[in-house]
Amino acid sequence: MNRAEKAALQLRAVDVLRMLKETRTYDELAETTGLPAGDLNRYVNGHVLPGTERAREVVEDLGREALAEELAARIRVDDEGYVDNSATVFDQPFLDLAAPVVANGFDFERPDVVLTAATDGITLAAALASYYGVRCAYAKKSKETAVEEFIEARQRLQSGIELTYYLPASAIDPGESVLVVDDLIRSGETQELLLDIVRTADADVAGVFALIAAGEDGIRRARERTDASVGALTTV
Ligand SMILES: O=P(O)(O)OC[C@H]1O[C@H](OP(=O)(O)OP(=O)(O)O)[C@H](O)[C@@H]1O
Ligand SMILES: Nc1ncnc2[nH]cnc12
Repeated sequence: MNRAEKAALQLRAVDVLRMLKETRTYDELAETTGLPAGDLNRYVNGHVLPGTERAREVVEDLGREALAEELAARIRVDDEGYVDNSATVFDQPFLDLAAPVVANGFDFERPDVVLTAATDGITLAAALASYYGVRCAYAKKSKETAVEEFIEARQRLQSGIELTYYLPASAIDPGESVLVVDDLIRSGETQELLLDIVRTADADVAGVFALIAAGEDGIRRARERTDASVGALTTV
């Protein structure tokens, strides 16, 4: 890790600690993290930065667990198992904080593009693309006007409805590495269509990520379609 990467990691750890501190006293934060309350106070107030090893532990281990908890607290599941996650996908600052934790806590390759499906995946994809400093692309259920060439992926869903996603062909170049993300994965049909788009573009899959897995089917299905790392932050 070079100096700039170390500094970025240390600052990310401070962001995670500040998020945790919002709902905790320093003593409670000390209990959650296993770090001394005095040190935590200095980190949160910006007087001292945590060392790189501590920062890594906060971002990769603690951060992931804390984010999963925060996410679970924001989700509402109705009687039929449908998930209301608007408290998450409408909160860009929360997703911006989640991005480094996701990027460091899962075994994804560094992507050239983050790809999602409109609509609800877009804010997460934007947060991850911004973290990596790469492009964000989203496939839509209709063709964007004035775009001449599209990559299309079509599938007949379990419901019998045919679903087609369209991505402007210029969005992904052959050989690029693509991180496929979405806010939610249930059947895995949407992820499968996105993976088809990556294949049609002659690109590689850097990983597949969803904030929420509704059941295990979608994750299993995505794993059957790629050797890249596939994961979700929380399962309901
Ligand atoms: O794993 P699956 O069964 O395919 O379900 C997951 C997809 O469903 C939701 O999108 P939806 O199709 O409702 O579109 P929206 O984002 O525009 O609401 C969600 O944002 C995922 O894209
Ligand atoms: N909000 C939602 N909850 C559960 N499954 C879904 N599939 C598509 N949207 C969904």
